[in-house]
Amino acid sequence: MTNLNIASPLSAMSSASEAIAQQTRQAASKLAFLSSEDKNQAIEAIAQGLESAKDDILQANLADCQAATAAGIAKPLYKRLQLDEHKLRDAIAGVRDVGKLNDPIGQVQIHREIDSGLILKRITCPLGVLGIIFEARPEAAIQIVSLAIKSGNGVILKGGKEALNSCEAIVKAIKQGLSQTGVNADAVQLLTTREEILELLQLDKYVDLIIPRGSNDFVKFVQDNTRIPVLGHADGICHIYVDEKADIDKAINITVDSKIQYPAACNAIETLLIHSSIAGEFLPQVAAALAAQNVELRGDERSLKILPNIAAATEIDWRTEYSDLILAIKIVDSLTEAISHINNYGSRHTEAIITEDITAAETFQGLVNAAGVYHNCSTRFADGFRYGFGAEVGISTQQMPPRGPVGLEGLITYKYQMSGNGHIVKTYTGANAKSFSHEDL
Ligand SMILES: NC(=O)C1=CN([C@@H]2O[C@H](COP(=O)(O)OP(=O)(O)OC[C@H]3O[C@@H](n4cnc5c(N)ncnc54)[C@H](OP(=O)(O)O)[C@@H]3O)[C@@H](O)[C@H]2O)C=CC1
Ligand SMILES: N[C@@H](CCC(=O)OP(=O)(O)O)C(=O)O
Repeated sequence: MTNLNIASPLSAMSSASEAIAQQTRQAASKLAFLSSEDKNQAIEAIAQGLESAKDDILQANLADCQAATAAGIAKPLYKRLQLDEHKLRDAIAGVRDVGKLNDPIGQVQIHREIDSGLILKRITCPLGVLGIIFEARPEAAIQIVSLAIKSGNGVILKGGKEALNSCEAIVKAIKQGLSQTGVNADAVQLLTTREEILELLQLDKYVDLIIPRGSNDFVKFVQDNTRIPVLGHADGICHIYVDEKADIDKAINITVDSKIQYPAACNAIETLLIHSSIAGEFLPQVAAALAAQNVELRGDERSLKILPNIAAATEIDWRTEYSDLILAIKIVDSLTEAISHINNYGSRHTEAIITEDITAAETFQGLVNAAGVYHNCSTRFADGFRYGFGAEVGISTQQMPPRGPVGLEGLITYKYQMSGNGHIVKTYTGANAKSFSHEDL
């Protein structure tokens, strides 16, 4: 006979994560009702907590970086993992910027008289508890927490394994800061293992939204294994298309910036498309500029005729996010061919056209399906801070909103509140139905 009192290892494990999620839920339910002033004080306390723990955080990051170097981490990923004094100072300044933003909660979006004495309001409110899984980029934890607190949400974080010590030191400092404020420090939690992620995905009772920042496969894995709504932040296969009417100097500068400014970021370009009529002039110049920055080029057959010394690109290159100093190049015969390539191989993240032809730019911006479609500027602008959102949770690559950099507005929902005085629906139905006034107040 089965002994029903013996807990399975899975249920024992899941109770640990469940307890964490339950604590977060409780803390979040109080956070949801705090005033803007209280939340801003908490955000300032987070900034001060991080400043006080600066040495511990940098020390922890050094340990992560040393371990990652010993494990042979790629250089661009190392740069993403590394948190120097400068990056930490910027991240703390970003926390204070979020504090200065308007409170997204309690905003009246609709205020309408339905009939005399029957009033409808739509009011913004927090989502509840967010589960956010991100890569080994420690300052992401700081940005995410500041946005979560300001938007009245509890947050359960899980960073990439290479950043474990950094994330622990950051979350410890944040909790230390919060402990001096009206926000219960349980509103911010850190998970550290993949097993805990699997448990988290089952906790639909306590968690309202999962945001996985990672590869397409990982985002899909999360979607396939949870009942919790998922806001996917997947890969960035971003392109620049250099049109036949491009300004060559502009195109070179923008291409170089989009590739080398932060090669591991998801908004860096992976493929450069060039119109055939400008390729002979543009390609050798851009290749020289990219070579000066140690970028390896892989070209299609037509590019190889202009640059015989570069490697040949294959079908796989059009589908690859290198996250490194590598760039694929393809020559196309028309704007239509460029758009078609992008809509076929792009990941709907951020795409750019370089052209002085406004009609071509409008066509590109209208027909390319991506969260960001740019004209004559770098794809690296796809970022919450640069958009004026203070910070970002990440860049949503899904079709439904929120799309692109997710700031405060991406972390809220709303509720309808109606107040009447004994109003009933029967009054408005049947032969003598009264009409609604539907007047916005
Ligand atoms: N759109 C956006 O905002 C962002 C997109 N990305 C994209 O993510 C991709 C990969 O980034 P990368 O740095 O390699 O990050 P990874 O996909 O390797 O990891 C991201 C996070 O997911 C976790 N994870 C991955 N697989 C699993 C799994 N099977 N089960 C549980 N947890 C898992 C990792 O945990 P662990 O480290 O413990 O394995 C880590 O916390 C790139 O394409 C990049 O563009 C990245 C960041 C932001
Ligand atoms: N918005 C960020 C890039 C988005 C992001 O988080 O990318 P990733 O480096 O893949 O973690 C930036 O411009 O640096």
